[in-house]
Amino acid sequence: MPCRCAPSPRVFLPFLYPSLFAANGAAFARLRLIAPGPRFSSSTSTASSSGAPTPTPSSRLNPTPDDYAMPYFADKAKLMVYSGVGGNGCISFHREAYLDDGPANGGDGGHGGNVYIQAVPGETSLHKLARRRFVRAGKGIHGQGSARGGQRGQDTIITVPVGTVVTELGRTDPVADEMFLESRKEKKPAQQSESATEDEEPANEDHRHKWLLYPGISTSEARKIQVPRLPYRDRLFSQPKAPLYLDLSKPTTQPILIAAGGLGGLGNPHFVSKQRPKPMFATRGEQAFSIEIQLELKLLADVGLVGLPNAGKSTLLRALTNSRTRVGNWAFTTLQPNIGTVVLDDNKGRPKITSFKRTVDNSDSLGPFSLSSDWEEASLERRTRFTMADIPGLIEGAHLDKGLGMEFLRHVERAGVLAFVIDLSAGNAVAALKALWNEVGLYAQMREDEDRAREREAMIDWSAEAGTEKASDQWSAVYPSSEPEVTGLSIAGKPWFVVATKGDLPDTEANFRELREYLNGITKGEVPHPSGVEGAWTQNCTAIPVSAIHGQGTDRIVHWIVGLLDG
Ligand SMILES: Nc1nc2c(ncn2[C@@H]2O[C@H](COP(=O)(O)OP(=O)(O)OP(=O)(O)O)[C@@H](O)[C@H]2O)c(=O)[nH]1
Ligand SMILES: [Mg+2]
Repeated sequence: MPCRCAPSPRVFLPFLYPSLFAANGAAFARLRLIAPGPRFSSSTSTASSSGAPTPTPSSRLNPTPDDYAMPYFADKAKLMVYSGVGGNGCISFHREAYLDDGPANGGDGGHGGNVYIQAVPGETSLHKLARRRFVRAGKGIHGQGSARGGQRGQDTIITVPVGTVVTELGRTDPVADEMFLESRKEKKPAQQSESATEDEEPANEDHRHKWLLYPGISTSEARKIQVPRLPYRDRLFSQPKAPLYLDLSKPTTQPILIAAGGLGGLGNPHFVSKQRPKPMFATRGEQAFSIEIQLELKLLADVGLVGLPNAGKSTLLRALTNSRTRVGNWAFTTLQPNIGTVVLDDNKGRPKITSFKRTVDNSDSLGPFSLSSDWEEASLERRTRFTMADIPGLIEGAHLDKGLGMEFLRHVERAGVLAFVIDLSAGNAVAALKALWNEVGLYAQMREDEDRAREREAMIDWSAEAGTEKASDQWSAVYPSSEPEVTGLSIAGKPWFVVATKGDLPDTEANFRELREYLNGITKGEVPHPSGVEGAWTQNCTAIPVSAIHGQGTDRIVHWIVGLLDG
């Protein structure tokens, strides 16, 4: 996979390490990196020629602590979702002048509202849902006299950002529970009743609670009333298959049903028969279905920045994009993921790069047919921008929940390219890179384990018939004969490179040399991949030195990323 910016021995940028450029050294040595300005930040310092630290002037890349935006953001939310209960059917009889004993005319109850979920491009955070905790659809309205049916309950749509993963934590489905219990009961009485007419069927006392009796009758009369068997009813919507798992990585054009409302009850005209011309009962609406879901937002960025705390990730994001993410000279300045967009057009001050992204994977759809070059070009779309995600810093032992843990890695999990940001002034760069890869590798394994467990769970048949005679002799879950291996390749297989930052600080050169040699060794296959994962991406491992705080060397990063993204 050729990179747009081929690796060269001139990887040391002259403005950072003039001594490495013998020919141009003298010219670059004259360059002053730091222009004295009126305002100075106490947080960052660079070396002056005398060796004493010189404060870096305050700028967009080195903002004063109040120069940052702190938007509301949440990437996790737990919701209890309730569909609407169905409205009750009505027991009513026609009344008018000279007709005091008219026919039954109770209306049906309205169905309960459904709850849907939809991923929409405008949303960026789950913070509103995280505060909400409960989502309910509207109740169905009860039926009324004069054959007036109740109104249907209002549907509710939960809108979430694109990139949200919905996982079920548990559900209560009264209708399915009842079906399950019934399927467990002896089939004998049901078989007997097949030959009997509907009216002769014995009343099922277990279902008594599903019936509504005429309010005007006495208790003794109520006891005498024989209710028929509940009629079978078709359902327009069925509950989602358990366990619910939705990966909303693309905008959903149609809302997805996650909780169907209960059916409305039937009014008394449904039960009129020759033997029972005046039914004094109607059915109640079905109870609500409830499901507890967890929403997890995995930001969709093309590039993920991974680094130790205080490495300079946010400063790099500010240097490459218009982001106003928080920067400070202390660990864990960033507490929430930030996304920035790198624009590739020729606007003033932006790099002009021609890049293409594949929009349709024709090779899959056309199978063995060979593609003409026209076809291939038609599937390429010009890339005008790409996005970068900056996440809170990782520390060694993050997988043991040290620091902020490594849960924020899910935001770079889907990135096409990983950029490891390493502070050249903060100890051995190779050791830092290894520590980062170790955490990333452990995270990938954990995720793959979770995916495997979910796949196993999805194979279990939770339906009412499962495990009963009706299903089959064997248990309905089918497990694969061999378990898929946890490879860790989901992350280690991605293209990656190192951004060696703070190159403007003194005594960083040797550190950078060592890092570069180590990465060359990985590319040549002499040194194993730092994650230790077999088959990890090692095609063109490189380190690009930058001084993000001065915006130097950052254009080169854009070119390199575009090369990796274009593949
Ligand atoms: N000299 C120098 N200082 C830098 C450079 N890049 C960042 N810094 C400084 O390093 C400090 C940390 O920068 P941040 O961008 O907040 O680092 P971070 O990796 O986002 O830190 P966390 O959010 O805590 O993980 C700030 O004081 C920056 O001004 C650089 O290229 N050169
Ligand atoms: Mg930061």
